[in-house]
Amino acid sequence: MQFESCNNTLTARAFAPAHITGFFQIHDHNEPMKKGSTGCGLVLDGGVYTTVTTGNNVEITEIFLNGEKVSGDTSKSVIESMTELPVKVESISDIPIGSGFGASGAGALGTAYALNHALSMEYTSMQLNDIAHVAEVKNGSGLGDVAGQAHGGILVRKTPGAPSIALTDQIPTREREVCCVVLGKLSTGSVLGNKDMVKNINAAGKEAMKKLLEKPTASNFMLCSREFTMKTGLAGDKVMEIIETAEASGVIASQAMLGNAVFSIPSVTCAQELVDLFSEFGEVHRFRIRTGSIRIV
Ligand SMILES: Nc1ncnc2c1ncn2[C@@H]1O[C@H](COP(=O)(O)OP(=O)(O)OP(=O)(O)O)[C@@H](O)[C@H]1O
Ligand SMILES: CC(C)(CO)[C@@H](O)C(=O)[O-]
Repeated sequence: MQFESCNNTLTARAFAPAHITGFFQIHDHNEPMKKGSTGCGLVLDGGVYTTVTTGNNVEITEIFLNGEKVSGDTSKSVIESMTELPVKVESISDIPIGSGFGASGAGALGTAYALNHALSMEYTSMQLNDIAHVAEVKNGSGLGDVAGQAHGGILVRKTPGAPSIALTDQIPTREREVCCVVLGKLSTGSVLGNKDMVKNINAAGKEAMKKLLEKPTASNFMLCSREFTMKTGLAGDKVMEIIETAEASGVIASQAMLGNAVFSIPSVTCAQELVDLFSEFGEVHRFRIRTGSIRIV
């Protein structure tokens, strides 16, 4: 834990994990607390470290991601809902950005938890999770990532909305390895704004959830996710090629929603083979499933 107060400077740091959605269904609502997605995803041990600083030396709110200034609208919304003070946010990510790993949700959660700590604001974890969810939904940067990230593990989101409202469950799991190959970015906003896409997503997401709940295991999660990927047509040719190449080697892989990336949960014996296979297509990232939640660091 790190907490400093000197020269009127208040600072704190928090870690929030990545979340890969395997399949989902969109539930629109006028109230951001009730808007969200249902579906299932994996929480990873990689994520975003966020430091917030406020005090006399901080005159305007600014967001830095991996050292570069970004517009950071989702993190700004978090700050505006918690304080009128200007805040400097510095997020360092060990996960890809804009590629289906829920970086915006992780940044929002980290900002909320760190600010609460720095300013001794006395929010509960659930209240902070809800603040992050509302910021995500208002900015169109995510729907269900925060609910997943707040809980950890292989998280099933059975009803939509902010973490205090959404009904969730978990598929019990070891901290298994998750291998990912990242091809590039896919804008969450552009997909969620396409009505035909939304129709396909919702039909395939409903079907996937039904099948998962009939057999709630990690391998069935991968099968349901892959079927969702096929049915929605969200994957580009390269993503499809990777999924098919993995299948030819007996491994189930699927698209990280919503990103231009592929993930798989290999068995111990085939992990290296999968990494070699993925490496032919792009940068490979290796994580483990993380069963804990947000922490001040
Ligand atoms: N504190 C922050 N940390 C990380 N990213 C942030 C932060 N604040 C804002 N962002 C922005 O969030 C955007 C990434 O969010 P986006 O929804 O596009 O993808 P993602 O969250 O990485 O993946 P997905 O939502 O598809 O799972 C980037 O433009 C990044 O600048
Ligand atoms: C919409 C989404 C796939 C974007 O990452 C995610 O937030 C989710 O599962 O709701």
